Amino acid sequence: MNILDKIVADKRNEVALKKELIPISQLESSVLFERDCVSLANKLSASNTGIIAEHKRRSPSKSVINQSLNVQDVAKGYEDAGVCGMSVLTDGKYFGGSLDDLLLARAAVQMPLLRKEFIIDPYQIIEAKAFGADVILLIAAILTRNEIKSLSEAAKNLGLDVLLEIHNEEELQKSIMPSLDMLGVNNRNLKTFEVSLDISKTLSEKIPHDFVKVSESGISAIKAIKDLQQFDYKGFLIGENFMKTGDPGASAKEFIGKLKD
Ligand SMILES: O=C(O)c1ccccc1NCC(=O)[C@H](O)[C@H](O)COP(=O)(O)O
Repeated sequence: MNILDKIVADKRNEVALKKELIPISQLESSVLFERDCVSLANKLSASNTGIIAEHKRRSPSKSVINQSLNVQDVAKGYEDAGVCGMSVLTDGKYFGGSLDDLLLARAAVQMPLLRKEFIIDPYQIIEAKAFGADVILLIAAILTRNEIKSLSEAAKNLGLDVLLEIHNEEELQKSIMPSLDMLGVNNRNLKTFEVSLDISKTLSEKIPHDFVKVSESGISAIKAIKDLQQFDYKGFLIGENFMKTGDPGASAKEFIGKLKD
């Protein structure tokens, strides 16, 4: 069993338990459930820098990255830096995140928030909305085409943007459908952890123009972004490069300043 299979197996158990403990009606009665979402796709389309900065305490590939920061400070720092949106990892077991992180970030900032999660069930989309997300992530490697369709349509019905993540052409071909807003190419193979920005470059021309293109993972250099912009990428998801510093907001601000030069 690879790491992705393990994460998904644990996630199925976690979601089944949560469904017993917290009914959908309770999630739907959250004040945030009525909130109008802010579109990350629109922000990226209008931006020259396109940074989506991630809150990431630890990961299966890197172990501990930074466990000592307050998520609200990180969110305010990122917003002040001028990022287009923030990705909040909500998986506990493998990334040290939680839905409370999402809720706390929501209380601190106005910018679009992506619930970064291994979504396999419509229940998690209702949770995302109830805890203040604007965007959900769907990972093609763990979903069938029918699942991508029903989950993305459920998200769109709640006003959420959908970022669909792929890592190869097969995942792209099975996923193309109108209920997606953004196509994200993960430069990290989630089964082996190998990272290559060439994956984004190779897949770029195969992604239809009507989707906002996002390059995810392994990005730490200004030059990498400038190169990827030549391949029509509008969004750049960066986690470790900011989170490994003592002040992720300041690090993002310096990075965006250099990108604008
Ligand atoms: O980051 C991991 O080790 C990982 C392992 C298994 C599944 C997902 C994983 N990461 C999720 C992400 O997509 C990244 O956190 C995100 O793209 C930011 O990546 P980075 O800038 O390299 O921290």
